[in-house]
Amino acid sequence: MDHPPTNGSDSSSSSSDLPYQSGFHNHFSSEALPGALPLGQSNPLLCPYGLYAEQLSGTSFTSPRKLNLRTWLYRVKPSVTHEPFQPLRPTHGRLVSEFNDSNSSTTPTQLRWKPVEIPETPTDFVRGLYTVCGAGSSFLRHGFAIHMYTANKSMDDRAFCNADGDFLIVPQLGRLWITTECGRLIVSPGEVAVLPQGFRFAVDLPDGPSRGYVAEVFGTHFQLPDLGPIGANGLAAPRDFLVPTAWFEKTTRPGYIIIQKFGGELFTAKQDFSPFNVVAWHGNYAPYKYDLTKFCPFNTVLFDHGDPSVNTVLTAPTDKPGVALLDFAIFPPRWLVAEHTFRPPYYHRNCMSEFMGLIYGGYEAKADGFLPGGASLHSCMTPHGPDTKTYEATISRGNDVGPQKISDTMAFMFESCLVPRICSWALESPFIDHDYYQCWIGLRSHFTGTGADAKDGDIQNGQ
Ligand SMILES: O=C(O)Cc1cc(O)ccc1O
Ligand SMILES: [Fe+2]
Repeated sequence: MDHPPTNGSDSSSSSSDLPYQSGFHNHFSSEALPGALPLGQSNPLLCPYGLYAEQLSGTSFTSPRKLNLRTWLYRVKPSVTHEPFQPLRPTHGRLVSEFNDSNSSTTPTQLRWKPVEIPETPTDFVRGLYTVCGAGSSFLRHGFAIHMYTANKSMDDRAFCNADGDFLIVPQLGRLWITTECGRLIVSPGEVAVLPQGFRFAVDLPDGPSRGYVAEVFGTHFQLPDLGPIGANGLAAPRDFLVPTAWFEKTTRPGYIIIQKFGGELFTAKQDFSPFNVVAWHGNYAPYKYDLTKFCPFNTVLFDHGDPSVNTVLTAPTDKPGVALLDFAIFPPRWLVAEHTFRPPYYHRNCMSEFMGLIYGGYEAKADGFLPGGASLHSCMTPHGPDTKTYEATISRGNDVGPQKISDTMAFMFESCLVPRICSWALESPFIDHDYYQCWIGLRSHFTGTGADAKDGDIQNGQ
C-alpha cells in the first residue's frame, strides 16, 4: 500500500465493522448466544445449550497469577474430535523452529532483501509462510523465528494451529481476515495481530495478494513494556488492543483439515466440523490486534537521538530484567526537534540483533534500497546506520534546521538478545540485495585534524 491507513477515532470500529472487546490481557468474556456462558463456575456438569467446556492454557497451571494466561471455550464439539495427525503432504519444508547447522547458517554480514513477489500459483497463508532467520528451539521453549509470507488465496476449510509459539503478524500488503476460536479479526496493513500459541485460526484474503512479516516467540508471550519514568500513559495504550467477540459458524463441515505446526513440522488431522464452533468464552488468553497509528511516541525534546527502545509496542521478555527475547518496536510518523543533533539513527553496533521491515513509506536511515515489504538484518555487533545519502543530506542541512516531521511512514524492528541463524533459502533468495554494503562504502572521512594519520589514507586521497 502506498498510503497509511486512516487512524479511526473509535478503537472499536477502526478499519472494519466487526465488534471487538478492548484491553490488554484483560479477563474478557463473550457469548454469541444469550446465556451461553456458564455462570458462577467454568466447568459445570452440563453447560448451557449442551456445549462442551474446554480450557486452553497459555502458561503452566502454576505460573504466577500476574503472568497466568488461560481461556475457557464453550464449543459445539471439543477440539479432540479428529482423526490422527499425519505429516502434511506434500511437505512444506520452509519452516524452522529449531535452528542448527542442518537448516541455517550464520553470518555477521549486513543483510537486506527486496520485497518478495507475490506467487502466481495458488498459495494460502500457510503455504506462503517461510522462515527467514531465528535462534533457539521451540522444543526447549526458548527462542524466536522470523518468518515472512506471500499469499494470494484464502485457507478454505483449513485451520492452522501453532503449537510452537505465539505469532505476531505484521501485514504489509492486503488485509487479513482472521477467523479464530475466539471470533474474527480484520487486520489491515498498519495494524498487527497476535495469535497466541495453540489457537486455531484461518486466514482469508479479502484483497487477494498479500505479504507480510511474522515474529514467533517460543516459551513466553508478548507483554506491554514497562513505562518507567514515562509514567502511566504513553506508547501503546492497553485499551487500543482489540480482542474478538465470540462467533461461530455452521459447524458440520466434512473434510475439514487442522494443520498443526509442531516442532517446526506441519501435521494434518481431519475432522467433520469447523473448529470455529465456540459459542462463548471467557479468559485472558486470546488473539488480538493493534492499530500502529494509535501508538503515542515519546522522544527527545532537546538534544541527542534516543534509543529505539522508546518505541517498543510489545515485548516478549526473557528471565533477565530488561533483556528481551523479542521486542517489537516501530518508527512511526513523529516530530524531530532535537537541536545540534544528528537526527537520523546513529551509527552503532548492538549486542542485540535487529531485523527490520517497512510497512509503508520510507525509512529515515535509508534514502534508497529499503522498500516496503523488504527486510534487513543487522546481527549482534554488526555495524550499521544511515546510508551515505542520508548522512550527507543530514550534514549538509547544518545545525539550523527547525522542527521536521517524518510523515507517511511505518517501519518496525524485531530485536532479540539471541543471535539469529539465517535459513538457506533466505540467503540464496533472488531477492537478497548483494550490493547492500555499497550504501555505506561511499561514506567519506570528514576528518579535519592533523594528527598522525593525516598524511595517509583519506586526506591524501583528497577525500
Ligand atoms: O538500526 C536501525 O535503523 C534501528 C535503530 C533506530 C534508531 O533510531 C536507533 C537505533 C537503532 O538501532
Ligand atoms: Fe540499529
